Amino acid sequence: MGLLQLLKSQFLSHLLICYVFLVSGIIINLLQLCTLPVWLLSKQLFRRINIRLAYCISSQMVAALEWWSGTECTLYTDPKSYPLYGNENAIVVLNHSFEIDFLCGWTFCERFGVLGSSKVLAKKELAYVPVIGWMWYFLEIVFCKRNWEQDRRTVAQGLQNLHDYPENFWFLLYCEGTRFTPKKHQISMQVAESKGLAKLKYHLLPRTKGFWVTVQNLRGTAAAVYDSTLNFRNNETPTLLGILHGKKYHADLYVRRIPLELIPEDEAECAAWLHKLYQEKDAFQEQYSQTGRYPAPVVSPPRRPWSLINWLFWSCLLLYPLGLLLAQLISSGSMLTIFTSVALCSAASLGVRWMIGQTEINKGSSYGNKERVEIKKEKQESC
Ligand SMILES: CC/C=C\C/C=C\C/C=C\C/C=C\C/C=C\C/C=C\CCC(=O)SCCNC(=O)CCNC(=O)[C@H](O)C(C)(C)COP(=O)(O)OP(=O)(O)OC[C@H]1O[C@@H](n2cnc3c(N)ncnc32)[C@H](O)[C@@H]1OP(=O)(O)O
Ligand SMILES: CCCCCCCC/C=C\CCCCCCCC(=O)OC[C@@H](O)COP(=O)(O)O
Repeated sequence: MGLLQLLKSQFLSHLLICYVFLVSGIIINLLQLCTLPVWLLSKQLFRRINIRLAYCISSQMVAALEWWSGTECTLYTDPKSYPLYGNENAIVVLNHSFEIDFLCGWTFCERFGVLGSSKVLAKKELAYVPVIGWMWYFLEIVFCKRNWEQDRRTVAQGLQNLHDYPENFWFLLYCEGTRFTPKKHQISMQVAESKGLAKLKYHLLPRTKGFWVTVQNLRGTAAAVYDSTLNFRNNETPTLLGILHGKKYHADLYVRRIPLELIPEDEAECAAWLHKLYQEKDAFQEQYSQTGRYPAPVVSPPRRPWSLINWLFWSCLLLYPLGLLLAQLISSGSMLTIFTSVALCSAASLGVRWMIGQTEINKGSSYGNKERVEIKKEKQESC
């Protein structure tokens, strides 16, 4: 094992990375809070400042993927569409099978210069996750409760607010609504069967309402849908803990640009269009599993140094005072102070472990796990 690999495997390195992420994240969250009065003076200035502050947080995770773990992210796409990426607003539709799929998405956002402004239709629970969830409030991220009756108005309103957004953004939609598990897959295929829809092998049945409401509300704002299919080579099952341990993965992303005008306006037709899209996505996954390739040329944008520079900046800023504090602590010789500091560090590392747990599929929600009869019963009871 090389020296660098040894360093990457050390618990102390992970502790320091998490310390920098957590402390810088909370400082940035506080700075974001301070920008609230700017909203009253100029909404656009508030947005531009928060795009940059958010970049300081999310690019640290991108740097961990690109520079610490050295994960390779390859893009397969039509060379004619390539110049448009990053230069227009778009709705991104992505499969939801991997614990770090959102991070690979962020990596492409970084490479096309839209990381700070990237958006997602996120489950409400994520709004309470410190640093990332709190950062999202200031980015006008759209949250949903995954209950159409409660979401239809708030989601439409959130999307309408993006009409005058001052910088290009990608709006990510995981139409499957939850991460792929064999049980969720089996149940969603029962739903597909009962609706007379074709079965999917690699995806859950997409939820169509969020897609329809997004397309309708972003007409005139977004130029296209980027149909994106992500996979990892050699059946890798990447995790955030793996990234922290410096494990290198190989992500392959296939993107098709579909102009928004091609998507039907009528709700039922739009739903049928999305089901057809997922059948095509399933075929691409099948091709990938057979050949290890997608039906498009590789046009990978290179990684940029900015995420690394930002990460080094925060590390220097925060590790130096930490070193001084530790030196003082040891020289003080006070057992009570040392004990309190160890307890605080343990609590913080448990907190970060809980945050990482949010990305783990085996700790995922029960959404999509219930039979239709159970859902109907629950809905009737709540009425
Ligand atoms: C060039 C490079 C290109 C691309 C780069 C890639 C990406 C980069 C882009 C941006 C990055 C930005 C940010 C990334 C960072 C972080 C993201 C992290 C995480 C957030 C992700 C999430 O939180 S996912 C969960 C939340 N999101 C969603 O759920 C979206 C999808 N859901 C919907 O759209 C839903 O419709 C809804 C949420 C709006 C409403 O939910 P509800 O449950 O009420 O759904 P429906 O009304 O649709 O469902 C009821 C109908 O469904 C049938 N049913 C019942 N059981 C099932 C089942 N198991 N499967 C399928 N369908 C089922 C039921 O019968 C109902 O049928 P009807 O006939 O009555 O409609
Ligand atoms: C610089 C490196 C720092 C390492 C430490 C990182 C600590 C921060 C860790 C995580 C921050 C939280 C990111 C939240 C993104 C979670 C994305 C996600 O995949 O959500 C799942 C959701 O779609 C569906 O949920 P379910 O499948 O229904 O359940």
